[in-house]
Amino acid sequence: MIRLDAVTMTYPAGSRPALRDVTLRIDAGEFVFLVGPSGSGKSTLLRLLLREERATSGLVALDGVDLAAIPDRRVPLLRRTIGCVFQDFRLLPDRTVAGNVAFALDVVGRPRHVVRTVVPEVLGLVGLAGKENRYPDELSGGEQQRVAVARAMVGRPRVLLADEPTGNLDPATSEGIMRLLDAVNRTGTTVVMATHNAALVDARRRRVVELADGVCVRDEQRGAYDGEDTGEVPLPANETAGVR
Ligand SMILES: Nc1ncnc2c1ncn2[C@@H]1O[C@H](COP(=O)(O)OP(=O)(O)OP(=O)(O)O)[C@@H](O)[C@H]1O
Repeated sequence: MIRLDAVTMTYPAGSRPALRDVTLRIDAGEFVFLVGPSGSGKSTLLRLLLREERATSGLVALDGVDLAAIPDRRVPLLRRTIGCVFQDFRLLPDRTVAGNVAFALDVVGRPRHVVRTVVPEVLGLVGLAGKENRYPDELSGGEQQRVAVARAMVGRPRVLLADEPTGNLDPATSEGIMRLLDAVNRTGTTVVMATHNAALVDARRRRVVELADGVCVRDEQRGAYDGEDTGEVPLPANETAGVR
């Protein structure tokens, strides 16, 4: 479903590639954690899948479609098939909770009566029943992220991309958001989630893809945030230099 073949991506202003020779396959229905230090290329990889950027070389394909070959005018159509959740929520401040979720259906032309039925259903699923008429600034961060997840899932996308969705949330709230993403995945949606949250990754033991300096350095089924636990006591950083 998601395919990257020898993908290198250098930003026009960048001196070094943000991604280097990354090859990756993600099947329909998988849940993949994307980990790696700040600046390792996680957001860049997600931006390529949204066609916010194009690869400098290599192939990025979604459902067999080469994203570089999609004309600009068709990119909005592509994005409607992908749900997105970001660290900073990105809700429309002048629309209510229900209005934010309905917007995602309006833009794909779903009929009014469908919107009226589906929006309350989805808000119930994410635990926001009764808060339909609040505005984003009348909600906690966790609630705002629930709205963002509701908006991302309401169109039943085949793929959901989440870029550090728990970055601004406390541990308990993060776990709640994570459970929602698990539930979305159980309905068959492929989920790719970039995260620095080791606790969430370690509690799940799902597929983990690790980037370092733009290179894919680990792709592990049932992985942990920090890679294989060898049981060894780590050496001080200067003594491990070069070992990896
Ligand atoms: N618009 C841009 N122009 C130039 N360089 C960029 C741009 N966006 C990102 N980069 C660079 O590309 C590299 C990868 O950045 P990216 O945002 O993909 O990393 P990341 O792993 O998502 O980091 P974080 O965990 O901090 O979000 C970094 O070196 C960054 O400085």
